[in-house]
Amino acid sequence: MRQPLLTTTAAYQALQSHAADAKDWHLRDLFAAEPQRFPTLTVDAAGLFLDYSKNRISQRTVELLTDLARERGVEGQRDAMFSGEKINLTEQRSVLHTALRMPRGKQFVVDGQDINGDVHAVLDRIKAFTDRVRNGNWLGYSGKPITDIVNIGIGGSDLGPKMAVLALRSYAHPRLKMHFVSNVDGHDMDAVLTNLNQETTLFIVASKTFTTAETMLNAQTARRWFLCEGKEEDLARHFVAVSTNTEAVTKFGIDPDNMFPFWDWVGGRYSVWSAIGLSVALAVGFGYFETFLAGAHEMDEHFRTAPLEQNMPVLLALIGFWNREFIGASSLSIAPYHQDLNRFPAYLQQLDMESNGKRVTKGGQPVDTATCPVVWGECGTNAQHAYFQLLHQGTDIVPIDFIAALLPTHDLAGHHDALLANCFAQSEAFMKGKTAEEVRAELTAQGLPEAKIDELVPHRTFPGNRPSNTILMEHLTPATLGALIALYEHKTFVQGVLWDIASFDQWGVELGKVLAKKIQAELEGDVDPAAHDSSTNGLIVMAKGAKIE
Ligand SMILES: O=P(O)(O)OC[C@H]1O[C@](O)(CO)[C@@H](O)[C@@H]1O
Repeated sequence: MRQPLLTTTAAYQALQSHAADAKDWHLRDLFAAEPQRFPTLTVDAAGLFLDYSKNRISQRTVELLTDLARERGVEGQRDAMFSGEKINLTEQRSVLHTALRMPRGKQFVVDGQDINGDVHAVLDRIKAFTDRVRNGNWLGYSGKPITDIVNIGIGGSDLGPKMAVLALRSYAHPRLKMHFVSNVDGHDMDAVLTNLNQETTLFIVASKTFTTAETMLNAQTARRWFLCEGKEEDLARHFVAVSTNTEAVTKFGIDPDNMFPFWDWVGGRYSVWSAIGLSVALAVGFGYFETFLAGAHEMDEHFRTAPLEQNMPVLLALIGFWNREFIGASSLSIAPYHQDLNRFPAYLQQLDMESNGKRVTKGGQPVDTATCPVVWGECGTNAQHAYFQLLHQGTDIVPIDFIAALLPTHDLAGHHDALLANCFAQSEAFMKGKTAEEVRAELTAQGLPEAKIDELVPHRTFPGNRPSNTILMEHLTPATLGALIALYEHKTFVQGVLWDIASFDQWGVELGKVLAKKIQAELEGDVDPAAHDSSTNGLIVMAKGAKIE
């Protein structure tokens, strides 16, 4: 159904006039006036806890935002996604990453195909294969067990598995070292291959399409490197593939028996739950991989059934929408206070920005409001010593998602309280700030002369009133990681519905790919390029010149 432009809807207009009233609110005052703000503006689901009280909102704001969600049809579109309707309109595909984490035996037929059966048949193959590699029964060509696994993939075929393997580091197999090569830059492959031995290395070539230029080049390089020691007939023990494209995998020389399939109804950035997660299952074992899927499924069930007002992904989406539309925040910073979630901000960049970085509606009209903010971030406390200065005192409002585990997975004394203290202190500081009066009183107590105090006060004042969410879990486990990823997947989905944009395609990455092919031919050939603009021509000439010198 064609949606009206956002600003023309009654719910958006109600939010606009509410936002005008809310313009001068300060979080400090909201907290002072509402002692019950924390219990009111928090929610639990699937082992996660979300505190969204440190946003410039009232309960009325939440009501108006949920009105908008209803008016935009979030519930109907959510149900359409779960039931396998072809909601990816520009590619005429279903969007069924949620089916990848459905328990066995939940009959689910789409277009006459038993999807649950297909998913679990591949999971069974993943179990058999990962058990063999982990037990040391899958041997390399010289009879030694595998020690190193290299996942070759990019975008969704890299970011999810790499992030999850790092996040679940404390569950990892002691013999297996995991490596990830994604970049077409040979330095990436070079850095990994330098320390590896052909006899004990297993490559996973992970690509939904099996046509992605970077992955194909890296896979060819890995194959050449392998054949420096191994023989053609040994390739099957050292190369497996994950793809939807059997024909291209076979053409590459990988035995279809060593291919783990998935389906076109799984978007690349939503594919860590599919066989693309093979490296995760190898690292942590199939049992924990299943728990990872179960954690995500628990979040799916919550998202599918909880009323919008108590629905964690919906609330996270609505708060983000409010900050983007009415607080004017053009970026969102992700701050995991957990070193093992180091790659989570990079993972979310693709999830959110490749999904919702769009400027036309599903019907093809230009949108009439801002859409996806720029997503970026870094682990706390490192981020505090790098760019938090700007977040506290800069001219832009940058909302922050703090993510932390209440308990660590290490037993090093003294660290975890220090970590959590910093996490909570930062969200408090962003919320409260420090007034000129407070700064003046502090400096006066230090006995500074009046003139010095006047000079320092503006520099040492913090405006505060900077919004943040805090997401907590007890431990970072396969289940809570699964739930956390699913939380952000559904948040992204809901925001796409609010903006009425096509969240499941990514046409914006195509133009650069086409131009790169052309320029690569020019760099490799001996024709001087003249067909580009003067800058691009000049850069190509410089690169060719450097090769000759
Ligand atoms: O898995 P593939 O087909 O190699 O694609 C890798 C990535 O490339 C993209 O298509 C973008 O170019 C992503 O959406 C995808 O995750």
